[in-house]
Amino acid sequence: MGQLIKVSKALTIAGSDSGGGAGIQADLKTFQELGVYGMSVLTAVTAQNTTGVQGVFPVSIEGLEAQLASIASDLTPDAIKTGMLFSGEYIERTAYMIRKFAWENVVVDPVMVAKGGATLLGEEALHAMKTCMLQLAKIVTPNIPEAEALTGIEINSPEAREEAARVLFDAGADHVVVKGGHFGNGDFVTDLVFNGIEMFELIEKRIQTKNTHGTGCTFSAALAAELAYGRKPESAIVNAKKYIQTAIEHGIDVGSGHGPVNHFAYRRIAHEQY
Ligand SMILES: Nc1ncnc2c1ncn2[C@@H]1O[C@H](COP(=O)(O)OP(=O)(O)O)[C@@H](O)[C@H]1O
Ligand SMILES: Cc1ncc(COP(=O)(O)OP(=O)(O)O)c(N)n1
Repeated sequence: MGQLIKVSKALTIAGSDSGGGAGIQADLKTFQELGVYGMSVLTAVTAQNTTGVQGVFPVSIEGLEAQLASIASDLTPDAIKTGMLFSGEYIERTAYMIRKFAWENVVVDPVMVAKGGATLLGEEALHAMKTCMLQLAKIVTPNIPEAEALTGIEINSPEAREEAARVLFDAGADHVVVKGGHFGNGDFVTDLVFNGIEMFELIEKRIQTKNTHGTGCTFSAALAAELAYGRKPESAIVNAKKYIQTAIEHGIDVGSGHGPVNHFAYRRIAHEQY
């Protein structure tokens, strides 16, 4: 007789990237690589590749709710990440259902714009993000433009980034990570973490590469996987950072534009295959 193994379960609520580098695809690859059972609720389908986003096609609100209800009736997630939520209405419905099902360990990646410049969240959705989603976040992970949009603070100095982190914490997020991929272009990349008590930076070598498609999705999915295991947010943040750094460092040659990160690098390194 086969043996059944208990596993941690993580859910991504996000958009599909047909090119496989970001969105749901990046999230599920990351969950799998980190040994967590992955589930997905789609908000929208994007026609996308490494050169950009060619189209965005939302799933209906009924479709969104039906997927969430199916998960809730059978497969309680140990952690969740939200990515591209498409519009204010989708954010409100998603937040309502997360509350209704009392799901915990929510990582909110407030995806707004793809690196190529395509809009993935309407401007009208900012209000819903600030009033419905931030309060659910065990960890919120804005990049610099997202932190600026959410706080109204122009982030042109380390002090301004700290102020933005405080504003996001005061808005209801338990832990704030303001990512540093878009912050300067020196030899190092620094992510700022604030948990309401301590403010600290995670500093890593900046990898000179154009293959950074899906970095934000992958990082937040790794955070959700870590929380699903029951890790404390601070440990989850440190471990997820190692995962994304390794994935960028061992980039893969796929597509002619901004290629994806290497989701299997972390596992291969662990098994001394690089
Ligand atoms: N060139 C790079 N070298 C090393 N780490 C990077 C690089 N670009 C982004 N990162 C890291 O990847 C994660 C995602 O960051 P960022 O690119 O700012 O987010 P997004 O993809 O949402 O725009 C962060 O931990 C950031 O520090
Ligand atoms: C479907 C979908 N969701 C999110 C993104 C944004 O991905 P992110 O990791 O924040 O960064 P880039 O891929 O834009 O580099 C996306 N592109 N598609």
